[in-house]
Amino acid sequence: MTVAILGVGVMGEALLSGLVQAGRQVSELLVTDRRPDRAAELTERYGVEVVTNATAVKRADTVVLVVKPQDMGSLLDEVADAARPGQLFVSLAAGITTSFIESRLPDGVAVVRVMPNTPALVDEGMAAISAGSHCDEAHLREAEELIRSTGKVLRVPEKQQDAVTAISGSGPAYVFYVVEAMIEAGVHMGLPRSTATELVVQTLVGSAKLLRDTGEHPTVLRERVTSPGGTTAAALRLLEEGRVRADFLAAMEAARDRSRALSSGEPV
Ligand SMILES: NC(=O)C1=CN([C@@H]2O[C@H](COP(=O)(O)OP(=O)(O)OC[C@H]3O[C@@H](n4cnc5c(N)ncnc54)[C@H](OP(=O)(O)O)[C@@H]3O)[C@@H](O)[C@H]2O)C=CC1
Ligand SMILES: O=C(O)[C@@H]1CCC=N1
Repeated sequence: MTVAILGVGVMGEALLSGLVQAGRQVSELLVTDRRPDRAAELTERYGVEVVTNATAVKRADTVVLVVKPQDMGSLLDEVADAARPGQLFVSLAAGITTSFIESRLPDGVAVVRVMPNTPALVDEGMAAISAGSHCDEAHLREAEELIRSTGKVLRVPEKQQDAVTAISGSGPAYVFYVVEAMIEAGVHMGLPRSTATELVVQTLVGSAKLLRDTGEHPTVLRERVTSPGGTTAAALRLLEEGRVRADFLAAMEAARDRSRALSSGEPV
């Protein structure tokens, strides 16, 4: 069972490293990238064979597309002649629909759409997958198994993928943004940057574990931190006055709308 990864940037490498760590034979993996220096780096790091896009599609049972949404049309045009019915194509691109991919490939090629995220790099990814129209249970299981090597996988109807992209696809960036702001606040209050960073990062990891391990509602966990008339209440009051919650809603709606626009090929 040969898997080809087309486009090995940030997400493609997260998948490649997850597959290698999960015990996939490197001899059953192929990768492509358009920069020769990047290709050489991947061979050196993983011992994986780098080939052209057309060769990868000819030789693979499963083809994983991990180029930017804007590069997807030209990549599909380049490989369409090499694709054959019965093959599975898995796309990790934001906004690109299964019907867009199906329309550019021969009839009978199965397509699965995935929205992963970068914690996949440390095997803590969250991905949602959706079936295209020529896809059966075996194809979905195959895609799930691939992606599970980088973390959790959930099945969702394709119409939910733009919202998923706004939440878990882009989500790590919102978290890092809050982390940056908290570290800066610590520095403003006179803490050494290294101290502020350690405090914030461990607070984040601990809070995430508390959420996941207890399964308690975030409101309950927040209330447990908020002593009447105390420090947390003072901070949360300011966040409410600043309409931070409403801003989060508007921001994620903007991300969802951008995902929808990418599907219609709207330029940057
Ligand atoms: N980064 C993220 O957090 C997430 C990304 N995604 C999706 O993953 C996809 C990839 O994103 P990301 O990894 O961040 O992007 P990158 O730019 O890091 O990776 C894309 C890679 O594909 C290469 N490439 C482009 N065109 C071709 C081609 N025709 N043939 C072979 N290789 C090609 C690029 O080369 P070059 O460097 O020369 O351009 C680059 O190395 C996107 O569609 C994105 O929507 C999904 C969820 C999260
Ligand atoms: O910003 C983006 O378009 C990609 C998709 C989700 C996360 N990064």
